Amino acid sequence: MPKNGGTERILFGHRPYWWVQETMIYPNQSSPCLEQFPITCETGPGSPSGHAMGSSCVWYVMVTAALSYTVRWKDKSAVTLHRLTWSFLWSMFWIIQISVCISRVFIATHFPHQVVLGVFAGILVAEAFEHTPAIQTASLRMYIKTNLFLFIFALGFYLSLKLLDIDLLWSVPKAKKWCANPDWINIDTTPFAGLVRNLGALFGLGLGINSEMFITSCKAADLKPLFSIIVTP
Ligand SMILES: O=P(O)(O)OC[C@H]1O[C@@H](O)[C@H](O)[C@@H](O)[C@@H]1O
Repeated sequence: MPKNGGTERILFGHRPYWWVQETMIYPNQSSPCLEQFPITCETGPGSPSGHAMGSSCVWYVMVTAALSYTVRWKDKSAVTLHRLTWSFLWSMFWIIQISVCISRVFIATHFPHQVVLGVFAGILVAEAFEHTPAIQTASLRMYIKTNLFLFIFALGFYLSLKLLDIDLLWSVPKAKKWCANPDWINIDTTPFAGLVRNLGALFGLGLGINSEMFITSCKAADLKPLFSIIVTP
């Protein structure tokens, strides 16, 4: 088994801009030339797309929450309005997702299946959040404990695999090797930077949910908690 054969399955997915340089499927160096852009050289694994996942997750929460608000309108004209709103919001949702997906594929940082997977993974995460009331009612202390657990688990997992000579950061050297311009390598895109940013977002959610401003705005407007977090300035 090649050295990275296992890790590519744990944190998996080649990105087109390096895959096309390394694959053996094109005979006699006839591999296509993929143009790179200043935002092409992401250093993490490609599957699923983080941008597609983040975008579909946030927009899914906003659209479903807005629709659950309009569904309370009872009279007949309101039903028509609700249908129009439904069509408009879901059309916007898919236009945004398709635009994100096409742009990620266009800049050669993703294969099509990776962005499609990202969109559906984002919707799944949003559904899981909406159907797990504990996420929306947990105390700040619980959020801090969860953050610590996730950080220690990720670090422990990384170090344990390192001892077994499996490198979870296998994608970083590939990005450095095949990026057309070293200035386009952004260290913020490494898996550990992403982990710290995501833990920061989770901590921010805990802070927000437990803030006085959130509690009063959520009650006053009778909004779904997650939607309220997004619209509260
Ligand atoms: O997988 P993509 O679409 O290239 O997105 C990668 C990005 O995904 C985000 O979720 C991470 O927070 C970033 O650190 C990372 O750069």
